[in-house]
Amino acid sequence: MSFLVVHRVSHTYFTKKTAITALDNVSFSIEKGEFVSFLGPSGCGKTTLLSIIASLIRPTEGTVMLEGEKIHSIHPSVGYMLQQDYLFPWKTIQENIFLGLNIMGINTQETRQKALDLLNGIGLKGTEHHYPNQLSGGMRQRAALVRTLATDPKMLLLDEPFSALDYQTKLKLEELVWKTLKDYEKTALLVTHDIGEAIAMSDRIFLFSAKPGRLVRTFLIPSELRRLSPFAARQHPTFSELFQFLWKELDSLETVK
Ligand SMILES: Nc1ncnc2c1ncn2[C@@H]1O[C@H](COP(=O)(O)OP(=O)(O)OP(=O)(O)O)[C@@H](O)[C@H]1O
Repeated sequence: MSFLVVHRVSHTYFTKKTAITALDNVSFSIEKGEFVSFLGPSGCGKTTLLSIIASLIRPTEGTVMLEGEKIHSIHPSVGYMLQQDYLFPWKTIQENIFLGLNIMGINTQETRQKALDLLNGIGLKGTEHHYPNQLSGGMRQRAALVRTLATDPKMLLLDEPFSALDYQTKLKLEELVWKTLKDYEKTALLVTHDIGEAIAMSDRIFLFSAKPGRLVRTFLIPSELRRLSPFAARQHPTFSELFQFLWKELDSLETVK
């Protein structure tokens, strides 16, 4: 049994004037512990798909199954991390990361300590009583990661979490997130526009076409890259070969009308 199964999912947004088919008959399955990236032209439905998996929106057609059970509503096993950190500015970092524990009713001495250990492990020791505006963008995204992991979700949905960061911070954070997710054996789905990021972080890459959004191809990253951390993977000769290949694939999808 696969960890996540997306079966014949289609989604149409109905507005007053028109209907937009964001996703058309998308099916795939993902195994526990896999890291999968969604790549595709703008508007191909990547965020819509992530929102459906997170149960933030209900698909027009199709089903999503997590560990063999149909998902109907927001699931405690699913954590979401976005481009913006959405930390509450009036709460300290510690209060922000304990928030999810309160909401889920699991705010115990043990879960609080685990969250603080995670905060220390991710290089934010000493920031517990700071407010978000006292931290850099990269530090705030790390705090957002800790807040997401604090409730111990089995799967993380990452919607362009590094895209607002400067290049160096982005590379460092890719490394940190990848290592943290591997250490904690989390399954992850990443939406990104960055081909290099997808190759460096993923086990598989799903390529989507736009208008309507369809899953057109899936790529298994060669094992010699999968074994390496994102930074090391970027130095490997296979990385640039794969980059060029995916660049052409993506370009052909963007130019097809
Ligand atoms: N709330 C909405 N109402 C109407 N149309 C929407 C809504 N949200 C998304 N869409 C449309 O659905 C399609 C898919 O959007 P979505 O944001 O999922 O794509 P995406 O691949 O994540 O885009 P990007 O890469 O630009 O972030 C687009 O044509 C978009 O305009």
